[in-house]
Amino acid sequence: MPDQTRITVSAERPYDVLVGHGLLGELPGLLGPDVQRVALIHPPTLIRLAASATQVLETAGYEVVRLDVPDAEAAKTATVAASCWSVLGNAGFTRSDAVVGLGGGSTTDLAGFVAATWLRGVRLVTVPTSLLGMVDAAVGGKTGINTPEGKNLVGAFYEPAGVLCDLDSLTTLPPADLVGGLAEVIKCGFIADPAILTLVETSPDACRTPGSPELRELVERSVRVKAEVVSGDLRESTSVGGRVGRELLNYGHTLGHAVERREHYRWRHGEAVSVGLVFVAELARRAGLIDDALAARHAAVLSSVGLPVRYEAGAFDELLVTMGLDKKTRGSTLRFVVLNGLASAEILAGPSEDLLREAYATVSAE
Ligand SMILES: NC(=O)c1ccc[n+]([C@@H]2O[C@H](COP(=O)([O-])OP(=O)(O)OC[C@H]3O[C@@H](n4cnc5c(N)ncnc54)[C@H](O)[C@@H]3O)[C@@H](O)[C@H]2O)c1
Ligand SMILES: O=C(O)C(=O)C[C@@H](O)[C@H](O)[C@H](O)COP(=O)(O)O
Ligand SMILES: [Zn+2]
Repeated sequence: MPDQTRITVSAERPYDVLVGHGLLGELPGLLGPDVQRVALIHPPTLIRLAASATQVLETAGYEVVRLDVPDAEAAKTATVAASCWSVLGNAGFTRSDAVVGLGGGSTTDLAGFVAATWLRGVRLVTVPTSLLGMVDAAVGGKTGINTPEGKNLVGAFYEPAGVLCDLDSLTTLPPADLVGGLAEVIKCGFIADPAILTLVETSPDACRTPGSPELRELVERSVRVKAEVVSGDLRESTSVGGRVGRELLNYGHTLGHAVERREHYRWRHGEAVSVGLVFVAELARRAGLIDDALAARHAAVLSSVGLPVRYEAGAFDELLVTMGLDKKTRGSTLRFVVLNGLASAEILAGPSEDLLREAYATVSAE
């Protein structure tokens, strides 16, 4: 029996997230017996892991069609999605077939979107291989691609049938990508589980070490945060019973996504989110919602693991325009998820441009 923790997400259809070591053999169990063929979508960097997954699936009796898609953010385009649809069409994929997305968050976002749209929805299992994929992207049913106008502007809420987080795959992940994933982990610490922050603050090196018990604990805690939030609000309502619902998980992303787009996705998602977290903490401090210490804790913990906390001084006007297309925006009103205390959030709607500029000045570097 492999060493695994099972975390259940109970949104529209309950499914399990398995976290542990040596889990690839669990993939057929997540796909289930009714599936006949599997489209295995993966990036070129993971050819060997994809070959192992293919072997596991073929041994279990599935026919496997492999789709090697462009790496990283280059996978999240309408052109790549259309090329996947074309492969599925030519192979005659029906509703008894399934999609497996194996890779980082970019790959699982694309694979999820392909699964959600092919025949209006076929079974999907995600196998995240990056830290960010495990703690965030592959869990919770947000799927999508980018358009030239912005990040994740086309997509669907579409839940996987299961998620397989094999921590062994993190041993080949480039260290900078592991650090990028820590931005979403630290986000979970600020919005819901401060024990995450304490763990990172006391053991920053162990938290960056694949195979360490500390990293496993961070993965499990973050998946629990995500599972709890999406179970209460899969489709991201504006508020749930007067409280912030799924939008909570967008903490730091309003500016973060704008930075990513401005950098043409050469910055990692987690790096851009890191700057976005420091910015929005400063916004909350200036709005009188959090104290100096909580705001300063953001930059301190993020920079302690090597994440960026500053961005270009002259970029504000361009970033402000891009933030207008953020999914939390309503009409011309920008809306930010802000803390009003540790692990307690609210929405700050329509802050003045002056306030935004002042907060940006704190995170900007010449
Ligand atoms: N759907 C969601 O809820 C959600 C949540 C957070 C982020 N995201 C999205 O996820 C994406 C970022 O994900 P990411 O940080 O995983 O980036 P990524 O998918 O671009 O992967 C980063 C790099 O790591 C490589 N890689 C991944 N796993 C590897 C492994 N085990 N060994 C060697 N190389 C490996 C990839 O090939 C890529 O080059 C962004 O597009 C972001 O918008 C989505
Ligand atoms: O799951 C969510 O909800 C999130 O907001 C998680 C984010 O970390 C993630 O980057 C998500 O893809 C952002 O979604 P978007 O709706 O702002 O595109
Ligand atoms: Zn994110």
